[in-house]
Order: sequence, then structure tokens, then C-alpha cells
Amino acid sequence: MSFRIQPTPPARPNRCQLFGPGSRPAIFEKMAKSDADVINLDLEDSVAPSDKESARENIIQAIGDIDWGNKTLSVRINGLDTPYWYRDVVDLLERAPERLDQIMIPKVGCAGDLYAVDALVSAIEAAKGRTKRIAFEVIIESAAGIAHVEEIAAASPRLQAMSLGAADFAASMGMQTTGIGGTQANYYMLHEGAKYWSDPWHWAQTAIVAACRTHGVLPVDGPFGDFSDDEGFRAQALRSATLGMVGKWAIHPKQVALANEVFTPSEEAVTEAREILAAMEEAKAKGEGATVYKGRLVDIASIKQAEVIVRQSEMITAQ
Ligand SMILES: CC(C)(COP(=O)(O)OP(=O)(O)OC[C@H]1O[C@@H](n2cnc3c(N)ncnc32)[C@H](O)[C@@H]1OP(=O)(O)O)[C@@H](O)C(=O)NCCC(=O)NCCSC(=O)C[C@H](O)C(=O)O
Ligand SMILES: [Mg+2]
Repeated sequence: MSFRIQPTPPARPNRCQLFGPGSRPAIFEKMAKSDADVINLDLEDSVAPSDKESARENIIQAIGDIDWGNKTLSVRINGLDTPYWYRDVVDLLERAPERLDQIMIPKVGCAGDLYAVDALVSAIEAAKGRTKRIAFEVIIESAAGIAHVEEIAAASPRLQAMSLGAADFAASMGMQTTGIGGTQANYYMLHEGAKYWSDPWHWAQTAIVAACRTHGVLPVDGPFGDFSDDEGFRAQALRSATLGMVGKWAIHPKQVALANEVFTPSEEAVTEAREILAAMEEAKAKGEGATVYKGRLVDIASIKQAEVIVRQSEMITAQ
């Protein structure tokens, strides 16, 4: 292994990020009462250009007025290619109460994008004497974003999480689909007349996970558009969890429980992980680096695998 130790990502639950348009303040209380770990109030693509200013006002007001409990409270600003983003940052940082935890930056294409927002945020924090340092989450949702994913993951000490935005990503890549995430009917292999569906999001997800894990950032799966398809959501989320992502967005309240279910290690998985740790303790006491658990090899790497599950479970229980 490299002498550089892999950094630990922020120890906060991020199983579900519930989105809601800033132009729809009637749902803010419902979002706050939901079981989502993270709330993303949106100023970007779910808000019409004519509503940008009022949405900003709604959000600033709601950050102070609503009891958000112990959730991570995040606002998605507009993209750096729009005339709105600087005003989003200035107004949020100058006027929103310190309860705001995070700014989400969409359509990030290179490390310089984070540098620009970081410079503005840092200046306003200093000028206004804000004591809480605002965290960043970025969305990888363009060809440039995925091409530069590693430099983006390393770009700012404020960066805590990185999501895949399947809709904009598909558009930027020129993918022939209007679906947001999930199985794509035309993406299959043919073998002896039978179709085997593959996962077109897989490579982008693994690139994001590798970049995030290298730099101590939480990798998150983005939206699943068809909120009437629970099984489709579950299948997508299970694939993401298996690849190392820690959570998924919900674009409708009914997706919150599904995400929490998938990204909370099951009792069975936690019990097995603890048994593996115990088996390895016994092996170590006998001076052995490997042993047999339920008929299969476990060794020192298995300790690290088991610890991932136990840590995740303990963090969720502790909240
Ligand atoms: C998708 C929606 C527009 C659906 O809204 P609605 O028609 O009101 O749904 P329902 O009638 O089924 O609602 C049932 C009850 O739930 C409340 N509700 C609805 N949405 C939310 C929510 N987000 N949070 C909390 N509560 C919610 C309704 O008020 C109903 O309550 P009640 O009457 O008391 O029973 C809507 O869900 C919505 O706007 N979703 C979020 C859209 C959004 O934020 N999109 C941006 C993120 S996705 C994206 O940007 C793509 C990405 O960047 C990429 O590129 O991939
Ligand atoms: Mg998008």
C-alpha cells in the first residue's frame, strides 16, 4: 500500500438527500419532518428563471424559521455558467443564519470551479464573521466533470460529498435516453438470442467512488426519476451501495424510506461483520493472518471490509 493513508470521509449519515424546489415553500416543513439525513433546497433546475429571486428569499427565510433537527442542511446554487450563482452565494452567506451547513455546486467541470466558489465563500465568511465553515457538495453531471473527477475531488478542503447527476450527465454525454437513472432498455448484450442488461451508469459511479475514496469525500448516487417504480429505485440503490456509495437522492418523499433501507446495513450484515472481526481476533491470538469463517477464507483485508459495515451501522445508530 502507498505510504499515503486513505483519508476518512466526514462521519455523518448521508443515506438519503431529499430535494425540494426553493419556489415551493409549502413543502419545506414536510422535508424537515422527513427521515432524510440531508435536505437539499434547490435554487437550480427545479426553479423557473422567473422564480429565482423569490426562491432565494424563501430559502433564506426557511433556514432560520424551520426546525431542521440534526439534518445536514444544504442549498443547491445555480451553475457557474448562469448569471444567478454569485448572487445565490452572496445572499446565502451574507443573510442566511448559521444553521446552513452546505452549498451544493451543480455541473462542476474542473477544479477551478470549486476554487472560484471557495474564494467567494471564504471572503464573505471572513467579512461577516461567520463562525461555521460552509461545506461543499458537488454534482458530477457532465463529460468535463467525469473527465476531471479526481482533480475535482481534491479541489477544496470544504468538499464533503460528490453526487452523480444522471439526467444532465446523460444529456452532456449525448446518451440516447430521457430516463433519469436506472435500467436503459437499449443497453444490453445479446447471447444466444437472450438479452442481458448492463448498467450504463456503472463506470461513472466507480470513477466517482474511486476519486472520493482517494480524497476523503462521500460518494452519493443522484436521482432516480420514476418515483412510481420502487423496485427500480431499490435495484439502482443496491448497485450503488455495493459499489461503495453511501446514499442516494430522493426527488419524492416516497423514495426516502427506500434509500434509508438500502444504505442502512441490515442486522444480518452487521452480525456477520462482527463475527468476522471476532474470528480474526481469534486467528490473530493464534498468530494466524487468515482463517475460515462459514466455509470461506477471511484474512486481514476481511477485517477492513467488516469494519466498513460496522462503522456505517454505528454512525447511524449514534445520530
Ligand atoms: C416530483 C414532484 C413535483 C411531485 O410533487 P407532487 O405532485 O406534489 O407529489 P405528490 O402529490 O405525490 O406529493 C405527495 C405529498 O408529498 C408532498 N411532497 C411532494 N414533494 C415533496 C418533497 N420533495 N419533499 C417533501 N414533501 C413533498 C406533497 O406536498 C404531498 O403532501 P400532502 O399533500 O401533505 O400529502 C415533487 O416531489 C418535487 O418537486 N420533487 C423535487 C424536484 C426537485 O427538487 N428536482 C431537482 C433534483 S433532480 C435534478 O435536478 C436532476 C439532476 O441535477 C440531474 O442532472 O440528474
Ligand atoms: Mg442536473
